[in-house]
Amino acid sequence: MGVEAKIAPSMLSSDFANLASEAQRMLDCGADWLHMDIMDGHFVPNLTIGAPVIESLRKHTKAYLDCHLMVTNPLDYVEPLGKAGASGFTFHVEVSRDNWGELVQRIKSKGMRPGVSLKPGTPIEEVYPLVEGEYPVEMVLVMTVEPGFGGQKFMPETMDKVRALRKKYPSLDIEVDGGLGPSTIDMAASAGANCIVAGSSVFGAPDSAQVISLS
Ligand SMILES: O=C(CO)[C@H](O)[C@H](O)COP(=O)(O)O
Repeated sequence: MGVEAKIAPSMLSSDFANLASEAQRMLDCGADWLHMDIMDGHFVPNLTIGAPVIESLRKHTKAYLDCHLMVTNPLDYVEPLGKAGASGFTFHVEVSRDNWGELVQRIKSKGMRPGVSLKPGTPIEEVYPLVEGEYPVEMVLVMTVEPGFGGQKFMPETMDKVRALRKKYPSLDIEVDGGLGPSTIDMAASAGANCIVAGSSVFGAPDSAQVISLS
């Protein structure tokens, strides 16, 4: 791979009953960040974790907790997640078209790093104002599967968005999420992604460290 990328194992694929030890195992294997999928059962048809779990995990690790908010009302999560010790707060552009300025300001005021994500069907142009605005996001998360579940097939057509973003913003953090593993990480990195989320390919591998070392 050309550029050195960060790897963030998606804890959605971990054994939630042993979250702290699973997180430590990933860090021991070389993970840079821990990716935390927060789903509300409304924006996506799945329900996962919220601020109480982030707070519990924070007691066990100093790692960067990269929170991806697949929720309809991200504003409601800013204060609780800030208190819980989240590091990154990435919301979806599809539910924040009218209030992203306020959202970004509040995320930053709680000491978190703002990011915006978009679904495979959302045009990339929708995030440009958030990268260039008065209160810019610091990362764009390009979903490479439909959000909601781990273990889906990578959608190569989403790479056009990564390429367009990288061309327009040479120093922006661009994260990709969904179906990333040994056969797709290179494609995403060559397109310009520098933060790779990988769930099932890392947790399902006999040697997680080997998959993590690919990024
Ligand atoms: O955001 C997600 C689902 O909405 C997950 O982070 C993502 O799908 C990772 O899982 P996998 O690598 O198994 O595809």
